[in-house]
Amino acid sequence: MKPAVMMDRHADALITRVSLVSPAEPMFALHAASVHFGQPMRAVRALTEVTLSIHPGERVALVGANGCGKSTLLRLLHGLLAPTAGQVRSVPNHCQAMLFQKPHLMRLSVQSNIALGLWLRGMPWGVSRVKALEALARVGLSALALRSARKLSGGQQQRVAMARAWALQPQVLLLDEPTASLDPHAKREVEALIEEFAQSQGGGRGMTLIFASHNLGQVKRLASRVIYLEQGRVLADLPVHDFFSGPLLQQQYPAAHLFVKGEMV
Ligand SMILES: Nc1ncnc2c1ncn2[C@@H]1O[C@H](COP(=O)(O)OP(=O)(O)OP(=O)(O)O)[C@@H](O)[C@H]1O
Repeated sequence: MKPAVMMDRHADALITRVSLVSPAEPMFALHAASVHFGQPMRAVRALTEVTLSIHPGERVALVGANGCGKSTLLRLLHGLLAPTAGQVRSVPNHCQAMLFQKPHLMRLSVQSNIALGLWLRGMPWGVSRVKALEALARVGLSALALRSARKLSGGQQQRVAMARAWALQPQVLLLDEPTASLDPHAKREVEALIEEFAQSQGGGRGMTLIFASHNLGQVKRLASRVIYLEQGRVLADLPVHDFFSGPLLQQQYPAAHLFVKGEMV
């Protein structure tokens, strides 16, 4: 069987293939990229003139208050949105997967949900189902392979979504608040999987991980770099250690410092 249609734009393991540039280039390079929604006169400015580069193997956390543009930036990086102005470039021949806060699973078995992502890329159905089982074993859900995916708990569904991404072996994993709706136990399980995933993929350099989170503990645990957004603009872009160094942030990035203080309360 060959895929007749491309995967839904909002599926959580959509792959984006991108055009060739030099391998020495950053994984992503944004230059004055803006995203505005709606009519020009009354547009919502979700992102305004964002310029940044993300290199292979980096683990980037996007933080900021509700509505500051984190999801929009992730969707822009994943190719789900085009910039209204400016440029977004990305590396050659890599594949990437995105996970959302609420996984988009089909009314199919767990195994078929994972196999579908592979089949849509052209893998024969029988092979896709075998690969799906391997991916399920990686996330410790082999026993649930034949269960209906939509009937699983939130934490289990997120692990299925992780397995679906895992099966694709992406070099870039984008996550939009992947543990936001989970209880502490499920949160820890999914975080551990993200960590394992990040270390095991990416051809020895580790995976490029880009995630939005309101959980600063999680940011400390998973990120190497933190990008702080406010009203669609990048106001701080620092190594994780510097971001959580109180005096430095307070002196040089007062807005980010106030945000961190507020979140820590
Ligand atoms: N499809 C859309 N149409 C119109 N406005 C949108 C759309 N998507 C996002 N926005 C607006 O763009 C701004 C940024 O939204 P975005 O979802 O990127 O923020 P966020 O930082 O991810 O928020 P949260 O932390 O609540 O998830 C918000 O004002 C939002 O209302």
